[in-house]
Amino acid sequence: MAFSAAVITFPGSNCDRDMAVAIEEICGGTVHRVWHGDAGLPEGLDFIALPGGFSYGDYLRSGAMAARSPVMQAVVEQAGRGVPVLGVCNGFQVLTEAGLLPGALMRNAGIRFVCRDVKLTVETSQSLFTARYFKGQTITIPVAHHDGNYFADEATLDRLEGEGRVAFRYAEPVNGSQRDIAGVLNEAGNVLGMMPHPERMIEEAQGGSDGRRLFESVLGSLGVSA
Ligand SMILES: NC(=O)CC[C@H](N)C(=O)O
Repeated sequence: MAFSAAVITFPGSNCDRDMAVAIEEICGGTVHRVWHGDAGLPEGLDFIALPGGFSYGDYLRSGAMAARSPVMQAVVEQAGRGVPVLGVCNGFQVLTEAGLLPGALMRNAGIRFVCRDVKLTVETSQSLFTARYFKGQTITIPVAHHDGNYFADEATLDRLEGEGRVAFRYAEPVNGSQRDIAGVLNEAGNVLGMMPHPERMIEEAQGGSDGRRLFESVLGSLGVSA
């Protein structure tokens, strides 16, 4: 069976096309473009991606309104069944607002929008999203956000660290995130939220290809043919 993925578009998403192209090029198969207002998702998905952008203009809190979109009920359901769900940037914000990931993304500590390549440390290779990286590997991936300051209480942070659920950490401070956390996994390990944009680093023309392995990891973990 060929790989089947869905990329959700919210009003204000602007990285949905890049995400779909990255999945198509790296994983092959079919990428369904799904509107946030749809009540359901296509059958038999192998992968769901929530892209970056400014859903609902980031009003209220980034991702807060998108998290209440009709399609999110189906996303929560599929996540509960173990389907891999990736949220990048605004997608990460939506996942925290939907309760699929712990913590919150607050305004950057410097109040500024940060848009540049950053170095990340891969904190675990024991996840379906990071299996093709090495633990401790330094990779370069771009960020572009004003609300990327990851916050969770100390007990939650300790738990995330203890359970190997910090997937990526900034190699240097970027936005004030607690413990420089750039990406976290849910308890079951099938939901990843991250502020950096792996879909913007998949070929040399973009300045590097360190993001490819994330999509290759997802594909490899499913054992489906492209
Ligand atoms: N690139 C993005 O997804 C931006 C995310 C979000 N709207 C922010 O600026 O924090």
